[in-house]
Amino acid sequence: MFLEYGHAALSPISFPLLVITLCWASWWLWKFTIRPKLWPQDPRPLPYWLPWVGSAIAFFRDSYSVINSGIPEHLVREPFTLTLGGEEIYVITEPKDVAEVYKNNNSLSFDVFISDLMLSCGATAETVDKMNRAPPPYPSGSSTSGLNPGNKSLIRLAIDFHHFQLLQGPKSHADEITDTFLRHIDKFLQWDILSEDGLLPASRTAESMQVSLLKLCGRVLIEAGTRTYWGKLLWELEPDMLSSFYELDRGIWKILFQYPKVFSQEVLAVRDNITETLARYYRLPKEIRQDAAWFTKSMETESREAGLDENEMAAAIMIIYFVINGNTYKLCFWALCYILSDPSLFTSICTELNRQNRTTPPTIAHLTNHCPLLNSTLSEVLRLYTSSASMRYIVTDTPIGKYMLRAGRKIMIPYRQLHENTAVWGSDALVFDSKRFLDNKSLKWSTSYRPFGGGATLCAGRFVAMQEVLSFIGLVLHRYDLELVKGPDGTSQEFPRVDSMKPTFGMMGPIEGNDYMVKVMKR
Ligand code: HEM
Repeated sequence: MFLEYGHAALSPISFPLLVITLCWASWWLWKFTIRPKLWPQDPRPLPYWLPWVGSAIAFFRDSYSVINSGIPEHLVREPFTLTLGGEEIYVITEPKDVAEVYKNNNSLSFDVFISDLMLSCGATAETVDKMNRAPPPYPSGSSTSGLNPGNKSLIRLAIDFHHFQLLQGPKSHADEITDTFLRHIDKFLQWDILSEDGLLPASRTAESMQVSLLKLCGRVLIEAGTRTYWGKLLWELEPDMLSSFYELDRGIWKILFQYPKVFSQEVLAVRDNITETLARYYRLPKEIRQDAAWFTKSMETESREAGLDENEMAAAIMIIYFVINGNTYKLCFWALCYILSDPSLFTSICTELNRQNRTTPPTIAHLTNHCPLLNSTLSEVLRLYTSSASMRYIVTDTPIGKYMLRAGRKIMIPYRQLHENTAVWGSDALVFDSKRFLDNKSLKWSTSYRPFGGGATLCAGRFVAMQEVLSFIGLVLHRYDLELVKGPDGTSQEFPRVDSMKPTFGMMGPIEGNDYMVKVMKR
C-alpha cells in the first residue's frame, strides 16, 4: 500500500523517514543556527548529530580531538558548549577566561564533584551525605578530638587536612611527610630491594639487571606513596597491590566519567578489591597502625567520631589513594625516557648533578636550586603529558568575558589545550624542548601553564610531588648506570608512544606495551 501526495507516492517506510528527517533538520537549524543568533551571550554549541547523545561517543573515543575541534586556529578562543549524554558543559581555554574561572569561588564551586567522585569510587549516598553534613553527625554535637574546632563537614575538613599535611604554614606537617616519602624512595631504590623483587627484573646478574622503566618508576613511587600515607600494613595486606593499582590507573577514567557499567566490569572489580583492602586495614587495631601519616590518622579519628564504619571510610578515601600515587611515577617515567634517549641531555644533567665527583646522593636543595636543566625538563614533561581538566559547577549565572554561563551547568578547563596553545607556546608547542623553561623562566608562571590545576582546587601535593620526583631521578642516576637495551640486531628501541586518546585524571601514561627496557648497572 502507498500513500499518495499529489502525483508522488511514498512507501510506508519513506514516510516516517521523511518526517524524522524533517524533525531532525528543524532541530539542527534551531540548535546550531537560530538559537545562537537569538542568544549571543550563550557560548556556541559544538555541533553534533544525535540529539541528547551529543559528542559523547566521540569524546570517550578521543576526548582530545573533540575538544580541539571546538577551538578555532588563530582566533580568540571563545568558550563553547560540549554536549555529553544530555549534559551541557562549557569548555574554557582562553587564558584570560581560565584565570577568571579560577578566581571565582563564589558562584563557581567544586563541591558537587567531590561528592560525585566519592559516589563513583563506590561510596554510598548515605556515606556521602554524612560527609557533607556540617557539623558532621557527631553523637555529642561536636568533635571530642579537637581536630575540628570549626565543626566543618568531613569533606571540607579533608581539604584542610590535605593542606596541613602537604603545604607549609602554621599547622603544617609537610616536612614530616616529605621526609617519609624521601626515606621510602631511598630505601626502595636500593639494589637488594629492586633486584630481589619477584616481578621487576626481566633478567639479572650480580652487577646488573634489565627492567621495564615504567615498572621501575611505579614499583618505587607507588609503594613509597602507599607506605607514606598508610604505613607498612596496607601494602602488606594485599600482595597484588601494585598490579591492582596499575589496573585502576588504566581504567579509572571509566569510573569517573560513569562509562556504561557493562564496559567497566574489570576496573569496577579492581576498585572494589582495593576498597575492601582499605576496609580490612581500618579494621586492624589502631595501635599497630601508628606509622600512618598525620592526614590518614586524623581523617580516621574524625570519620569514626562522625559514625562512619570501616567500609565507609575505605570507600571515601579510595580517590585519595589514587591521587597520591597516580602521577609522580609517570612524570619520572617520561622525564627518564627523554634523558636516557638523548645523550647530550643526559650528559648536561649529569654535569648539573656533579655525578662524576660526588660520593653522596644529591640533596633536595642541590636538585632544586642547582639543576636548572633537570627542572626545565620536568616542567616541559608536565606541560606535554598532563591531560587533566579542572571542573567547576555553576551555582548562579556567571559572566565570563562577554558570555553568560548559566547556573546548573558545568565548566571544564582542559589542560592540554592550554599547554598546546601556539599563541602562548609558539609554533613548536607540540615539540618537546628540554630547555624551553630554562630559556624563558617566566613560562612557569604563565596563565596557560596549569599542570597542577588552579584556584581553590590547585594540587595541594605539588611541592611534595616535585621533591619526590627530583629525589627519585637524582638517586637513580647517582646510584646506577642506566642504558637503553638494544635489540638483538643492535636496533634502538622506539620512543614510547603516549596514550592520549582516553580522558585522563592527571598525567598520561604510555600506550599499553609501549615502554623502555633499561639495563640498570651498579656504579
Ligand atoms: C606530578 C604529580 C602530580 C600532578 C601532575 C598532580 C596534579 C593534580 C591536579 C591536576 C589536581 C586537580 C586540580 C584541579 O582540579 O584544579 C590535583 C589535586 C590534588 N592533588 Fe595532585 N598532582 C600530583 C601529585 C600529587 C601528590 C604526590 C599528592 C599528595 C601526596 C597530591 C595531592 C593532591 C590533592 C590532595 C589534591 C586535591 C586538592 C584539594 O582539594 O585541595 N598530588 N593534583
